[in-house]
Amino acid sequence: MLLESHSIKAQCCPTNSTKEDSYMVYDVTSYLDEHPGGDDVVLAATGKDATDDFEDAGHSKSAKELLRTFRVEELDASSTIIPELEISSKKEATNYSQKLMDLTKQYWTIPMAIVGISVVVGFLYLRKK
Ligand code: HEM
Repeated sequence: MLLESHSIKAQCCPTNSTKEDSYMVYDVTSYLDEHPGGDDVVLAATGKDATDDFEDAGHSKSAKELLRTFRVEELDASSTIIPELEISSKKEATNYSQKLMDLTKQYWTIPMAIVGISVVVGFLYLRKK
């Protein structure tokens, strides 16, 4: 099982009894504030296989049923890297350089205006002399 909260994902309970088979991904973002055991324990279980954490807490049958409502996808256990985490870090890198490009495009007029004003002022100053 992978618990996902915002950009963080955690692994937990396999869909069946053998841990090696596949993992379910759960988006628990909306449940963090409501969790009777507090949001900190759920967040601490993110980014890893959270199966044991969930099982060791001795959750009731209704808690397990509730968990099912947060399913978002099934992952093959052979994938060691959580795809969403890879994607989000790539996105951040792209966004950063993209933002820099946008700022450069947006604000190129400011240095140009300063140079232009300086030239005009300098020209007027020289003409006065
Ligand atoms: C999305 C996943 C989770 C769901 C839906 C969930 C749901 C619940 C629910 C409904 C309860 C109330 C008692 C019960 O019915 O069993 C509970 C209690 C508790 N949960 Fe979770 N839980 C989740 C994840 C976790 C994780 C990862 C931990 C980590 C250790 C955890 C630790 C606890 C603890 C310690 C309690 C007992 C709180 C108390 O009695 O004071 N839970 N949880």
